[in-house]
Amino acid sequence: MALVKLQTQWFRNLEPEPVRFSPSFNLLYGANGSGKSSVLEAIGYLGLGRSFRISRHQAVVSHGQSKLTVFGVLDAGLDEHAKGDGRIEPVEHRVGISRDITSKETSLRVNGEAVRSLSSLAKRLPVSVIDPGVFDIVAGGPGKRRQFLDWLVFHVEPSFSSLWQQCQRVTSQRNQTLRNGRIDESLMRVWDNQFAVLAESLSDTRAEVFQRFKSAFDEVLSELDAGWTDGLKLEFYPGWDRSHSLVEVLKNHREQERRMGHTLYGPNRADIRLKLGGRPVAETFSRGQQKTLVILMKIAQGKVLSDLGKQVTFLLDDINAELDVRHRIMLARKLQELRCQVFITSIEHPEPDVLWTDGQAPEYRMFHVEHGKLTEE
Ligand SMILES: Nc1ncnc2c1ncn2[C@@H]1O[C@H](COP(=O)(O)OP(=O)(O)OP(=O)(O)O)[C@@H](O)[C@H]1O
Repeated sequence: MALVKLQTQWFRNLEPEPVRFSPSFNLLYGANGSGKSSVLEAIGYLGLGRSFRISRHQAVVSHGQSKLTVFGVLDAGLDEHAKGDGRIEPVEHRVGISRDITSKETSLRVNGEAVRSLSSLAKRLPVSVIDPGVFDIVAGGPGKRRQFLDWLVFHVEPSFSSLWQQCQRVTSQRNQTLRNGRIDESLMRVWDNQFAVLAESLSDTRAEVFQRFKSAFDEVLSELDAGWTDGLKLEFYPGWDRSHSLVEVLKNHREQERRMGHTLYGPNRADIRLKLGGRPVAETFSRGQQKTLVILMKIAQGKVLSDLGKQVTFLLDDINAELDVRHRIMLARKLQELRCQVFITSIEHPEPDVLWTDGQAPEYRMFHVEHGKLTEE
């Protein structure tokens, strides 16, 4: 789906007037501190339930206020084609999120009705952020890559979130028992059996989606035809050696886990391993190559969802500093091909023709951002 209307209240410095966006490209420009990233952050808030810039909700609420609201209208657009069960979905969905920092309560609404689970909102607006921090997916620890994969798994299979939550709960109960030091072996076996059932199922789902992702990635890579990616290997590591049952692995490493005080094998240790000539790419690739690789991985995610008739909303925050013109053009074209919705921020007045030199410009809207207010040009 595409976000065609946004309205915020007490969200950083943003003005409360509603803004209408294009379901295709939206270019936002303005001086430092004008509010460009805050607009993207507000859109991200609807699709992720939190800020992609900071973990404290408090920082996002306008100074002196205690509650923020973000409201959006989503255009079902492409998603209509994905329906095969005869149900008629409304053409537009209205989604809203409010966060009260005093009571720490979050309320969510979809089409006028209160909903409890964030996934009801998130599944309608797959938001993918490309900002300077995104390169951690390659350079950072496995947690970042797990998050990257799980975002896709959730959008392919929304029921994944409940499986993931159950698995998290059992993992933290196991961790508590391990931290206690005195382990009751019979109790531990009960945890292990429960944990293994959830873990195997979760890993099967991840592995299946990873295969789709890998095919899409290989396709994107072959179109790019860049020598430096030759021999690049992406592998899914489920978190333990799956030629053995997880129960067996846990039993064999009981002493090690007891010493460390937490679960060392299972989906909580999963990773996407990125290697070239047997070495992690974070050790081999230049920063520019790592950035391009992450972008290609993000495009591949977009492709997997686009093949399922789901439209991704890409938030490209401040990427001019990160990518050269050639790569910016490549990215813009790919996103256009996939019919994604795109928001791009820049400090300078954008020159959209630079991105589409062959005259194949998509529909776009351009906004000037000043003191938290968006004015369409
Ligand atoms: N909680 C808040 N309440 C009110 N204003 C805030 C809050 N948090 C940040 N601001 C202000 O909001 C403005 C917008 O910040 P934002 O990061 O969106 O700007 P930007 O246009 O993306 O800037 P840059 O080009 O420097 O990245 C800044 O002036 C900032 O000081």
